[in-house]
Amino acid sequence: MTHDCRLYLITPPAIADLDAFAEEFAGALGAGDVACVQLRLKSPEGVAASDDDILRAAEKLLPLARAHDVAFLINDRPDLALKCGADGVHVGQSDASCKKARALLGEDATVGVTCHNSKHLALIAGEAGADYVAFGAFFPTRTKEAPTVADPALLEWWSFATTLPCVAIGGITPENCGDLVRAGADFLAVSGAVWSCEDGPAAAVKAFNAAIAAA
Ligand SMILES: Cc1ncc(COP(=O)(O)OP(=O)(O)O)c(N)n1
Ligand SMILES: Cc1nc(C(=O)O)sc1CCOP(=O)(O)O
Ligand SMILES: [Mg+2]
Repeated sequence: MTHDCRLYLITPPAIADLDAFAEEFAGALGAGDVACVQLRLKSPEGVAASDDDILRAAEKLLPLARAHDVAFLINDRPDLALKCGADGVHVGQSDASCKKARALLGEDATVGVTCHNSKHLALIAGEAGADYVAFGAFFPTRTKEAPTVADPALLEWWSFATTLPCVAIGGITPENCGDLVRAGADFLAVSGAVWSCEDGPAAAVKAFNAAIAAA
């Protein structure tokens, strides 16, 4: 039997119609088990949306996440997470440090840290008080110019060596996620395979839940 693994949704890089997206979003969260959502409005080249757009999206989506008992995190920006009352923040190696994010948001907040394909970065993040470490990219992705490629063996090693939860990210689909679940990923972070699913995001969430359960 494999350990528990849960879905971690990342919003599409851009949201053209917030009202229409909110409906899709609520449908996705209602379709099955989703542990967490990260509001990430950023182009594949790394250009982030304005603070106003991020806060407007958070104002609309955060209550929906709360209604479904799903944690709501903001990408990159502890200051915006504080401003909108999010449950936490995900920071990368070029963003605010984990310690700064923790100092701003407090002990109860969730702080996740990008660790690429590096045990060393993950151990440092753990020491700094991260609630989870994220490894990637496991598969090719169009959502971001991912700087590193990660191997499932890293998840195996991490899960064997530590108790800190790990997130797998990058090009994950219901079809390719089995190896990551079996290797020990605690969460699968997914954007494209959910929001661009032909059958719609709710069907994608169901397909991920089924694939995780079957792994
Ligand atoms: C869960 C999760 N893992 C990794 C990332 C990537 O963060 P980062 O390296 O800071 O890159 P951007 O997302 O900011 O482009 C993430 N956002 N979420
Ligand atoms: C935001 C992000 N970070 C990555 C990393 O490797 O750190 S890969 C990635 C994109 C995730 O979206 P999708 O599920 O569409 O591939
Ligand atoms: Mg970042």
